[in-house]
Amino acid sequence: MIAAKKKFFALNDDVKRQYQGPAGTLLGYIPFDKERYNPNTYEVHEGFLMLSEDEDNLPYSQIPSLLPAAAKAFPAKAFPAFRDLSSNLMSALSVALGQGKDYLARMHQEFFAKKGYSCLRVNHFPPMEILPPPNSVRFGAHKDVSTFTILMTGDKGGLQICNRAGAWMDVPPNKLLVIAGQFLHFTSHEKFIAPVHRVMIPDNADRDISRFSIIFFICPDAHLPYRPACIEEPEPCTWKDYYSSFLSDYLTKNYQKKE
Ligand SMILES: O=C(O)CCC(=O)C(=O)O
Ligand SMILES: [Fe+2]
Repeated sequence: MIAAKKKFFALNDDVKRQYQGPAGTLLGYIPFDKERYNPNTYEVHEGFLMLSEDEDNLPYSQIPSLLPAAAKAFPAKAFPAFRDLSSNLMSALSVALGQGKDYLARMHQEFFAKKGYSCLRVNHFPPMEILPPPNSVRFGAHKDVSTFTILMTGDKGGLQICNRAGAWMDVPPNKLLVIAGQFLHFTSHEKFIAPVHRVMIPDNADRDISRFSIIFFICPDAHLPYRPACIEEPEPCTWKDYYSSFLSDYLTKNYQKKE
């Protein structure tokens, strides 16, 4: 898989850009200048995002012809494995919340039907051959909008998670992490906290080496309220509406509009 990812991300910029999904979404190829979590910070990442409905049918159809067989087979293998793991996690989390085992699964019917917004994302952080501008990061600080996120860090460090005391903690390489997203944060009444996380540019030799990560975002049924009705909310909205506002806040073009 790593070889396949390298091969895709090594293509020329204008070739990769052909694999972008529709405007205003993060589908398909995510170029370096598409996403920014802080208007004052440069972010040095590119990525590729596939919806769970793409599991059986890779979108942006020419991609497979560019990639080795391992990459073509990856989504079909990865989605079911992540779905099984997610199903077990949902049961355990439901019980931890004092609910029946299927409490969270019932909020993720689209996910189990291979529909909705759950997705698989691969991030590539290139070697920093020239010194990046001051204030640069590999991925800006943010919380995920998912229910939870399964993150494979790859074999390079750089990912940091902010703990409850507000201190940044380094995540060691070669880890599989489960991070609560904002839907679980609110649905659990903050029993599970969605942490702020970011990827820093290493200050050692790892700065000159690519970092790859694989991330699976498990998202709730789109029509569900983003926060339970009992939490004070100026304008109640569905998870889908919340996700749209997240995209409009963080896609770089919107910063440019606001600046
Ligand atoms: O690539 C990483 O390690 C983290 C990326 C991330 O937080 C995200 O894609 O939401
Ligand atoms: Fe994230």
